[in-house]
Amino acid sequence: MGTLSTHDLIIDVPGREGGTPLNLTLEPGQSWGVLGPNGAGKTTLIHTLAGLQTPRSGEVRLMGGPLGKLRRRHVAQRLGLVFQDRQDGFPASVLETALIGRHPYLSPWQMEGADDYARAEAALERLDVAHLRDRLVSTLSGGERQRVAIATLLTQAPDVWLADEPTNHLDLHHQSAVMALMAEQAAEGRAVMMCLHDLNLAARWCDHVLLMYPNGEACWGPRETMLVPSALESLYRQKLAVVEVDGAPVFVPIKG
Ligand SMILES: Nc1ncnc2c1ncn2[C@@H]1O[C@H](COP(=O)(O)OP(=O)(O)OP(=O)(O)O)[C@@H](O)[C@H]1O
Repeated sequence: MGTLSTHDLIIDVPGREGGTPLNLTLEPGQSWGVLGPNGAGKTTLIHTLAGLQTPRSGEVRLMGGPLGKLRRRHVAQRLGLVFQDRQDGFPASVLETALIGRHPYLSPWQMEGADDYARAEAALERLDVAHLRDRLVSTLSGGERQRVAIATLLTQAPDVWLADEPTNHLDLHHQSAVMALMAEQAAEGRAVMMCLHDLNLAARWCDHVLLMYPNGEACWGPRETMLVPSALESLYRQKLAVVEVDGAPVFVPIKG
């Protein structure tokens, strides 16, 4: 039984007919990269896997149970999501925001305890935003906000990590640190899936890849079988050169 699995899943992209039914399983220990051009349906897929969007057909199962029938609290203790875009609607400090990650474990009106604070503070430290703990999230830079969102997921500590472009807004050092964190979570037995626009991050840090095409077709499998230059060139309609650095392929767009 996989942690999260899809069964003949067709995601509900408006105006799209059909597509490849997705039958894939995120096993504990795996780190998946979802790649595809703009509009291919990556965000729609991640939201569907999180139970925030209803599939057009097929099913998502979490720990073997149909996601649509599970209680949200049960889901939130096992599955977490970093959104691509966030609206921080009400004023909250960085620490208060990270503590939201503990809400699935607290009963209504129960206050966070010392252990919850310790987890949130350790997560802020790990994401290099501890010095911002008392700042309002609305005052942060884009990259700082992104790191707070990932710290909130780390505080939640679910078995399944879903992230929609987790390296958005991040500088090179923090991109690398966040990808290392994702890989570490997988190595510790969690299942990770993230949408990425940077092929090279996927090539270096993911062990499985799902390629999504704008017409709904998709293919997936171990990284080595998916990151084939000719397939990527047709996916992105972009000529690529490939070099190898540190044992991983590096894809470079060619002019013209
Ligand atoms: N509410 C909506 N009404 C109409 N079309 C929508 C709606 N929501 C999404 N779409 C369309 O569905 C398609 C898939 O969107 P999605 O955000 O999943 O793509 P994506 O692969 O994540 O794209 P990107 O790489 O640009 O983030 C897009 O063409 C988008 O315009």
